Amino acid sequence: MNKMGQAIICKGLKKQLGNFTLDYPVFTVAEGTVHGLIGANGSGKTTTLKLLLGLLRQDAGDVSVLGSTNIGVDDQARNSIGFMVDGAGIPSMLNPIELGRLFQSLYTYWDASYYQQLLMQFHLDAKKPYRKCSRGMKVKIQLALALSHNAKLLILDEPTSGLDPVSRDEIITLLSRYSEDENHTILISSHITSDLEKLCDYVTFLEDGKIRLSSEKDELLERYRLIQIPSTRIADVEPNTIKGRRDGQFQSEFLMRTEEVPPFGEAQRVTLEQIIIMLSVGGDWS
Ligand SMILES: Nc1ncnc2c1ncn2[C@@H]1O[C@H](COP(=O)(O)OP(=O)(O)OP(=O)(O)O)[C@@H](O)[C@H]1O
Repeated sequence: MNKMGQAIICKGLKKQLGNFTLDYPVFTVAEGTVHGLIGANGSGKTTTLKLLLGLLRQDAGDVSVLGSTNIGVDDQARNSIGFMVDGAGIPSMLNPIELGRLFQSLYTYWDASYYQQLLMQFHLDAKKPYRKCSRGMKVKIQLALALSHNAKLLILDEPTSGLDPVSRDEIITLLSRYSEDENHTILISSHITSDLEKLCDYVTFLEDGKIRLSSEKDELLERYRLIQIPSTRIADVEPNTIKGRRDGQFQSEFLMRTEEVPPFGEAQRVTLEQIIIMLSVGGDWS
Protein backbone atom coordinates (compact mmCIF):
# COMPACT_ATOMS: atom_id res chain seq x y z
CA MET A 1 0.00 0.00 0.00
CA ASN A 2 1.41 3.35 -1.05
CA LYS A 3 0.46 6.21 1.26
CA MET A 4 2.62 8.79 -0.49
CA GLY A 5 -0.21 11.15 -1.33
CA GLN A 6 -3.91 11.70 -1.55
CA ALA A 7 -5.81 10.68 -4.69
CA ILE A 8 -8.84 12.68 -3.54
CA ILE A 9 -9.02 15.75 -1.32
CA CYS A 10 -12.25 17.60 -0.43
CA LYS A 11 -12.28 20.61 1.84
CA GLY A 12 -15.35 22.52 3.00
CA LEU A 13 -17.47 20.64 0.46
CA LYS A 14 -21.14 21.64 0.48
CA LYS A 15 -24.07 20.75 -1.72
CA GLN A 16 -27.76 21.39 -1.23
CA LEU A 17 -30.30 19.22 -3.11
CA GLY A 18 -33.86 19.97 -2.04
CA ASN A 19 -34.00 19.32 1.70
CA PHE A 20 -30.77 17.36 1.64
CA THR A 21 -27.49 19.02 2.64
CA LEU A 22 -24.11 17.42 2.07
CA ASP A 23 -21.44 18.99 4.27
CA TYR A 24 -17.90 17.60 4.54
CA PRO A 25 -15.28 19.76 6.31
CA VAL A 26 -12.60 17.30 5.12
CA PHE A 27 -12.69 14.06 3.13
CA THR A 28 -9.62 12.39 1.69
CA VAL A 29 -8.76 9.13 -0.09
CA ALA A 30 -5.15 8.02 0.08
CA GLU A 31 -3.37 6.88 -3.08
CA GLY A 32 -2.96 3.14 -3.42
CA THR A 33 -5.84 2.29 -1.09
CA VAL A 34 -9.38 0.95 -1.38
CA HIS A 35 -11.79 3.29 0.38
CA GLY A 36 -15.40 2.32 1.06
CA LEU A 37 -18.29 4.75 1.39
CA ILE A 38 -21.04 3.29 3.53
CA GLY A 39 -24.40 4.79 4.42
CA ALA A 40 -28.13 4.21 4.44
CA ASN A 41 -30.30 4.97 1.41
CA GLY A 42 -30.27 8.71 0.83
CA SER A 43 -27.20 9.37 3.02
CA GLY A 44 -25.32 11.01 0.13
CA LYS A 45 -23.07 8.34 -1.40
CA THR A 46 -24.05 8.92 -5.04
CA THR A 47 -24.06 12.69 -4.56
CA THR A 48 -20.50 12.49 -3.20
CA LEU A 49 -19.27 10.46 -6.16
CA LYS A 50 -21.01 12.77 -8.66
CA LEU A 51 -19.37 15.80 -7.05
CA LEU A 52 -15.96 14.14 -7.32
CA LEU A 53 -16.54 13.29 -10.98
CA GLY A 54 -17.73 16.77 -11.88
CA LEU A 55 -21.20 15.41 -12.75
CA LEU A 56 -22.55 17.78 -10.08
CA ARG A 57 -21.17 21.18 -9.14
CA GLN A 58 -20.61 21.93 -5.45
CA ASP A 59 -22.15 25.02 -3.82
CA ALA A 60 -18.99 25.61 -1.81
CA GLY A 61 -15.60 24.07 -1.09
CA ASP A 62 -12.72 22.53 -3.02
CA VAL A 63 -12.52 19.16 -4.72
CA SER A 64 -9.24 17.79 -6.04
CA VAL A 65 -9.13 14.42 -7.82
CA LEU A 66 -5.70 13.17 -8.90
CA GLY A 67 -4.48 16.74 -8.54
CA SER A 68 -7.16 18.15 -10.85
CA THR A 69 -9.77 20.60 -9.58
CA ASN A 70 -11.92 20.32 -12.70
CA ILE A 71 -11.83 16.82 -14.07
CA GLY A 72 -14.73 17.56 -16.44
CA VAL A 73 -12.34 19.48 -18.69
CA ASP A 74 -9.04 17.88 -17.71
CA ASP A 75 -8.16 15.24 -20.34
CA GLN A 76 -5.26 13.77 -18.41
CA ALA A 77 -7.33 13.29 -15.24
CA ARG A 78 -10.27 11.90 -17.25
CA ASN A 79 -7.97 9.31 -18.83
CA SER A 80 -6.78 8.27 -15.38
CA ILE A 81 -10.23 7.69 -13.90
CA GLY A 82 -12.65 4.83 -14.47
CA PHE A 83 -16.11 5.27 -13.06
CA MET A 84 -19.58 3.84 -12.82
CA VAL A 85 -22.34 6.01 -11.40
CA ASP A 86 -26.01 5.55 -12.26
CA GLY A 87 -25.24 4.55 -15.85
CA ALA A 88 -23.79 8.02 -16.47
CA GLY A 89 -22.00 8.26 -19.81
CA ILE A 90 -23.55 5.08 -21.28
CA PRO A 91 -25.64 5.66 -24.44
CA SER A 92 -28.25 3.00 -23.82
CA MET A 93 -29.04 2.14 -27.45
CA LEU A 94 -25.49 0.82 -28.00
CA ASN A 95 -24.43 -2.80 -27.43
CA PRO A 96 -21.17 -3.76 -25.65
CA ILE A 97 -19.20 -3.98 -28.93
CA GLU A 98 -20.36 -0.49 -29.96
CA LEU A 99 -19.74 0.85 -26.45
CA GLY A 100 -16.20 -0.53 -26.66
CA ARG A 101 -15.61 1.36 -29.92
CA LEU A 102 -17.02 4.55 -28.41
CA PHE A 103 -14.83 4.27 -25.31
CA GLN A 104 -11.81 3.50 -27.48
CA SER A 105 -12.32 6.91 -29.13
CA LEU A 106 -12.64 8.61 -25.73
CA TYR A 107 -9.73 7.08 -23.83
CA THR A 108 -6.08 7.24 -24.86
CA TYR A 109 -5.07 3.99 -23.16
CA TRP A 110 -8.06 1.84 -24.10
CA ASP A 111 -7.23 -1.88 -23.87
CA ALA A 112 -9.56 -3.54 -26.39
CA SER A 113 -8.36 -7.08 -25.68
CA TYR A 114 -8.85 -6.72 -21.91
CA TYR A 115 -12.36 -5.33 -22.54
CA GLN A 116 -13.11 -8.31 -24.77
CA GLN A 117 -11.77 -10.65 -22.09
CA LEU A 118 -14.03 -9.06 -19.44
CA LEU A 119 -17.10 -9.32 -21.66
CA MET A 120 -16.40 -13.03 -22.05
CA GLN A 121 -15.60 -13.54 -18.38
CA PHE A 122 -18.91 -11.84 -17.44
CA HIS A 123 -20.81 -13.97 -20.03
CA LEU A 124 -22.22 -10.83 -21.63
CA ASP A 125 -24.01 -10.84 -24.96
CA ALA A 126 -21.81 -8.45 -26.92
CA LYS A 127 -24.60 -7.67 -29.40
CA LYS A 128 -27.45 -6.93 -27.00
CA PRO A 129 -28.20 -3.20 -26.63
CA TYR A 130 -27.43 -1.89 -23.16
CA ARG A 131 -31.04 -0.79 -22.57
CA LYS A 132 -32.28 -4.37 -23.09
CA CYS A 133 -29.85 -5.84 -20.56
CA SER A 134 -30.84 -6.90 -17.04
CA ARG A 135 -29.72 -4.77 -14.08
CA GLY A 136 -26.90 -7.18 -13.25
CA MET A 137 -25.71 -7.23 -16.87
CA LYS A 138 -25.73 -3.42 -16.98
CA VAL A 139 -23.56 -3.31 -13.87
CA LYS A 140 -21.11 -5.74 -15.48
CA ILE A 141 -20.96 -3.75 -18.73
CA GLN A 142 -20.29 -0.54 -16.78
CA LEU A 143 -17.55 -2.28 -14.82
CA ALA A 144 -15.93 -3.71 -17.95
CA LEU A 145 -15.92 -0.19 -19.46
CA ALA A 146 -14.51 1.38 -16.27
CA LEU A 147 -11.74 -1.21 -15.99
CA SER A 148 -10.49 -1.24 -19.59
CA HIS A 149 -8.50 1.97 -19.99
CA ASN A 150 -5.75 1.41 -17.43
CA ALA A 151 -7.23 3.90 -14.98
CA LYS A 152 -5.27 4.80 -11.84
CA LEU A 153 -8.43 5.60 -9.91
CA LEU A 154 -11.76 3.79 -9.94
CA ILE A 155 -14.85 5.56 -8.59
CA LEU A 156 -17.64 3.00 -8.33
CA ASP A 157 -21.19 3.46 -7.11
CA GLU A 158 -22.67 0.19 -5.81
CA PRO A 159 -20.73 -2.05 -8.23
CA THR A 160 -22.01 -5.25 -6.60
CA SER A 161 -25.66 -4.32 -6.13
CA GLY A 162 -28.11 -6.35 -8.17
CA LEU A 163 -25.58 -9.11 -8.80
CA ASP A 164 -26.01 -12.75 -7.83
CA PRO A 165 -23.57 -14.09 -5.17
CA VAL A 166 -21.24 -15.75 -7.68
CA SER A 167 -21.03 -12.59 -9.81
CA ARG A 168 -20.49 -10.47 -6.70
CA ASP A 169 -17.61 -12.65 -5.67
CA GLU A 170 -16.18 -12.43 -9.19
CA ILE A 171 -16.30 -8.62 -9.05
CA ILE A 172 -14.73 -8.47 -5.58
CA THR A 173 -11.91 -10.73 -6.79
CA LEU A 174 -11.40 -8.59 -9.89
CA LEU A 175 -11.26 -5.38 -7.84
CA SER A 176 -8.92 -6.99 -5.28
CA ARG A 177 -6.57 -7.91 -8.09
CA TYR A 178 -6.76 -4.38 -9.51
CA SER A 179 -5.94 -2.95 -6.05
CA GLU A 180 -2.77 -5.05 -5.72
CA ASP A 181 -0.99 -2.48 -7.89
CA GLU A 182 0.18 0.16 -5.42
CA ASN A 183 -0.55 2.93 -7.94
CA HIS A 184 -4.21 1.96 -8.10
CA THR A 185 -6.86 3.57 -5.90
CA ILE A 186 -10.53 2.63 -5.55
CA LEU A 187 -13.35 4.65 -4.01
CA ILE A 188 -16.36 2.39 -3.82
CA SER A 189 -19.82 2.94 -2.36
CA SER A 190 -22.00 0.12 -1.17
CA HIS A 191 -24.53 -0.88 1.41
CA ILE A 192 -23.31 -4.48 1.19
CA THR A 193 -20.91 -4.14 4.07
CA SER A 194 -19.55 -7.68 3.81
CA ASP A 195 -18.23 -6.80 0.33
CA LEU A 196 -16.56 -3.67 1.68
CA GLU A 197 -15.13 -5.55 4.64
CA LYS A 198 -13.37 -7.92 2.23
CA LEU A 199 -12.09 -5.22 -0.08
CA CYS A 200 -11.41 -1.98 1.78
CA ASP A 201 -8.42 -0.52 3.59
CA TYR A 202 -10.45 2.50 4.76
CA VAL A 203 -14.14 3.10 5.39
CA THR A 204 -16.19 6.27 5.70
CA PHE A 205 -19.71 6.20 7.14
CA LEU A 206 -22.18 8.77 5.88
CA GLU A 207 -25.34 9.73 7.69
CA ASP A 208 -27.68 12.35 6.30
CA GLY A 209 -24.96 14.08 4.26
CA LYS A 210 -22.41 14.15 7.09
CA ILE A 211 -19.30 12.06 7.71
CA ARG A 212 -19.87 10.21 10.97
CA LEU A 213 -16.71 8.18 10.93
CA SER A 214 -13.70 7.78 8.66
CA SER A 215 -11.12 5.22 9.67
CA GLU A 216 -8.74 2.49 8.67
CA LYS A 217 -10.89 -0.64 8.53
CA ASP A 218 -8.64 -2.91 10.59
CA GLU A 219 -8.25 -0.23 13.25
CA LEU A 220 -12.04 0.13 13.40
CA LEU A 221 -12.57 -3.63 13.75
CA GLU A 222 -10.04 -3.65 16.62
CA ARG A 223 -11.61 -0.56 18.23
CA TYR A 224 -14.91 -2.25 19.14
CA ARG A 225 -16.12 -5.47 20.73
CA LEU A 226 -19.59 -6.95 21.20
CA ILE A 227 -20.43 -7.99 24.76
CA GLN A 228 -23.29 -10.16 26.01
CA ILE A 229 -24.34 -9.02 29.47
CA PRO A 230 -27.01 -10.85 31.49
CA SER A 231 -29.86 -8.57 32.62
CA THR A 232 -28.77 -9.07 36.23
CA ARG A 233 -25.36 -7.43 35.58
CA ILE A 234 -26.42 -4.49 33.39
CA ALA A 235 -26.39 -2.09 36.35
CA ASP A 236 -22.64 -2.87 36.79
CA VAL A 237 -21.76 -1.47 33.35
CA GLU A 238 -20.62 2.16 33.24
CA PRO A 239 -23.29 3.78 30.95
CA ASN A 240 -20.75 6.03 29.17
CA THR A 241 -18.88 2.96 27.89
CA ILE A 242 -21.93 1.64 25.99
CA LYS A 243 -21.55 2.83 22.39
CA GLY A 244 -24.51 0.86 21.05
CA ARG A 245 -26.97 -1.64 22.50
CA ARG A 246 -29.58 -4.24 21.70
CA ASP A 247 -31.73 -5.36 24.62
CA GLY A 248 -33.21 -8.85 24.84
CA GLN A 249 -35.43 -10.40 27.51
CA PHE A 250 -32.65 -12.02 29.57
CA GLN A 251 -29.54 -10.30 28.33
CA SER A 252 -28.31 -7.28 26.42
CA GLU A 253 -25.73 -6.97 23.69
CA PHE A 254 -23.48 -3.93 23.96
CA LEU A 255 -21.03 -2.41 21.53
CA MET A 256 -18.05 -1.16 23.55
CA ARG A 257 -14.54 0.14 23.01
CA THR A 258 -12.18 -2.84 23.31
CA GLU A 259 -10.28 -1.29 26.22
CA GLU A 260 -13.52 -0.57 28.11
CA VAL A 261 -14.92 -4.10 28.14
CA PRO A 262 -15.68 -5.01 31.79
CA PRO A 263 -14.02 -8.16 33.18
CA PHE A 264 -17.35 -9.95 33.56
CA GLY A 265 -18.32 -9.44 29.90
CA GLU A 266 -17.63 -12.00 27.19
CA ALA A 267 -16.11 -10.02 24.33
CA GLN A 268 -16.59 -11.04 20.69
CA ARG A 269 -15.06 -9.59 17.57
CA VAL A 270 -17.38 -7.41 15.48
CA THR A 271 -18.09 -7.16 11.79
CA LEU A 272 -18.36 -3.86 9.96
CA GLU A 273 -22.08 -4.52 9.61
CA GLN A 274 -22.55 -4.99 13.36
CA ILE A 275 -20.66 -1.76 14.07
CA ILE A 276 -22.82 0.20 11.64
CA ILE A 277 -26.09 -1.23 12.88
CA MET A 278 -25.25 -0.70 16.56
CA LEU A 279 -23.99 2.86 16.02
CA SER A 280 -26.77 3.83 13.62
CA VAL A 281 -29.62 2.85 15.93
CA GLY A 282 -29.15 5.49 18.61
CA GLY A 283 -25.48 4.68 19.18
CA ASP A 284 -22.68 6.94 20.36
CA TRP A 285 -20.34 7.73 17.40
CA SER A 286 -17.74 9.47 19.59
N1 LIG B 1 -31.79 16.20 -8.08
C1 LIG B 1 -32.16 16.11 -6.79
N2 LIG B 1 -33.09 16.96 -6.28
C2 LIG B 1 -33.45 16.90 -4.99
N3 LIG B 1 -32.95 16.03 -4.12
C3 LIG B 1 -32.04 15.15 -4.57
C4 LIG B 1 -31.58 15.15 -5.93
N4 LIG B 1 -30.66 14.18 -6.07
C5 LIG B 1 -30.54 13.58 -4.88
N5 LIG B 1 -31.36 14.16 -3.97
C6 LIG B 1 -31.49 13.80 -2.56
O1 LIG B 1 -30.22 13.79 -1.97
C7 LIG B 1 -30.16 12.76 -0.97
C8 LIG B 1 -28.93 11.92 -1.18
O2 LIG B 1 -29.10 11.13 -2.33
P1 LIG B 1 -27.98 10.11 -2.83
O3 LIG B 1 -28.46 9.55 -4.13
O4 LIG B 1 -26.66 10.77 -2.80
O5 LIG B 1 -28.02 9.01 -1.68
P2 LIG B 1 -27.34 7.57 -1.63
O6 LIG B 1 -26.61 7.48 -0.33
O7 LIG B 1 -26.55 7.31 -2.85
O8 LIG B 1 -28.62 6.64 -1.56
P3 LIG B 1 -28.90 5.14 -2.14
O9 LIG B 1 -28.20 4.18 -1.21
O10 LIG B 1 -30.38 5.03 -2.01
O11 LIG B 1 -28.42 5.09 -3.55
C9 LIG B 1 -31.48 12.02 -1.03
O12 LIG B 1 -32.30 12.48 0.00
C10 LIG B 1 -32.04 12.39 -2.37
O13 LIG B 1 -33.44 12.40 -2.34
